[in-house]
Amino acid sequence: MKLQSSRTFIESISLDSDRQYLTLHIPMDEYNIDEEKIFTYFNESKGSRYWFKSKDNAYNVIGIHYIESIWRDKFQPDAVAESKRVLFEKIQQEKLGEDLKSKLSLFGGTLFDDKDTTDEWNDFKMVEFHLPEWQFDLNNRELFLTRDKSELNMDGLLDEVDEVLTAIENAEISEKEKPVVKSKRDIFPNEWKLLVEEAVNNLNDEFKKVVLARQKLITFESKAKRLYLIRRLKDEADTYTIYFEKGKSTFVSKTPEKLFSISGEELTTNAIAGSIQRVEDNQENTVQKDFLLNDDKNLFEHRVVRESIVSDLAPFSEGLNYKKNPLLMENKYIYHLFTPIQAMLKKDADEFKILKQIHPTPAVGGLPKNLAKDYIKEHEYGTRGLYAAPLGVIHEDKDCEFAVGLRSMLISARSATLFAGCGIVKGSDPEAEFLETEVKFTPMLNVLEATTNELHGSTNGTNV
Ligand SMILES: C=C(O[C@@H]1C=C(C(=O)O)C=C[C@H]1O)C(=O)O
Repeated sequence: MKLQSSRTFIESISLDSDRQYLTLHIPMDEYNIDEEKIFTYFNESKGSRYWFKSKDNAYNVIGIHYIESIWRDKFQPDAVAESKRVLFEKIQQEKLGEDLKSKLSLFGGTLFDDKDTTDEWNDFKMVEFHLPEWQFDLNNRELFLTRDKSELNMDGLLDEVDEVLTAIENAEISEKEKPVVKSKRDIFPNEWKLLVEEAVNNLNDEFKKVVLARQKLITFESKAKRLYLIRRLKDEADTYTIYFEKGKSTFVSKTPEKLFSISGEELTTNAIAGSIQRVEDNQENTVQKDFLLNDDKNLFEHRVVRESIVSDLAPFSEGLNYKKNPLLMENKYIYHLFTPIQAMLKKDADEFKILKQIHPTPAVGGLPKNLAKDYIKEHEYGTRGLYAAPLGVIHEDKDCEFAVGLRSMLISARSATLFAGCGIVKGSDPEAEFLETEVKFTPMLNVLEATTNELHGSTNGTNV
């Protein structure tokens, strides 16, 4: 019988009648489980599961079955902070082990903006954070199990946990079929280029930058298998993995971009802007990198992003730390200019106020921020929803980590909508920007193994 050491801890728990939930924090290093096995076992909980893996591996968390959620149609930081406080007040947390490292998390975020959502994004709210029944922390090999006390059977609880963990361990990973792509097409490609041209003409000394995104629609012959996606997302590439199921929709992102994280009183973020394609050839890549690090347009784009983040953080900070010259971020398909930024937070700064202030950074919105946001809302085709939106995990204190939902797609039964954008400044060339967005589609096309132009079955629209 496993979980022996946890059994002595559980005996000493007395239930606190003021709290609705009991959360057991359990070491699970005796079980050999991974992402695919967890998702295989909890197949029935489809529509109520997430996976969040951070870029530096600080987090690798899976949540199953949203037992309680905070959600709002408007993002008011104080109201969300209050809902979070109330939710954590309802939970009695008990550790069934020593030296446990993970923290109970809520996973979620906000939509990019409050543009009227099309049907496409109906499953998601303006703001939502979820407390799962099962939270697996795969880095520390720990589990949080949350149960409503009205449905609790303390006697059999650890046996049930053992049974579930053993069943996960033994879950048979079936061969996952690749989704057969029926059609693949750009949404309004020529109109998008005209939009870029128009934006370039509208930019001036005041309106300096706007990020314009476009979409690619992929349809499948049959339903896209979620387990296939989990396997494809499991590569070790240096990015976040965000996998968010809600109702009939799944949002997936392999973003390289952190919005910010807070640990204690220290906030860490980075400015990312300025991009160039990474190619196969090493010598050519040296030229690409050298160009990016010295190109005035990219350096300008980068500087305005950094300055804006720094000024957004100033009111919350006692001190800010960053270097003058950007560094090079090397992703699988693309290089970016980036500047790490650290801030020591004031005591009263909270994660939601900071989130509201900092999002959208000019890396995904533009500058000035409000002008750019309005421009995007009015001119861009479609709704961004969770594309370029903040998603991440929060805890009872203000520790948190948010990423920006780039290199992403929204999957519904038989189709996937992919999103990619780029910063438009004075002098931007629509064709070059079109190609840059094409590069930014690659991570999701690669997840779907749809990078080639081979299609099966009938097609419709302008296929690419
Ligand atoms: C908007 C996107 O990427 C952003 C825009 C960048 C740019 O314009 O150089 C670089 C990185 C991201 O901050 C996207 O991937 O869709």
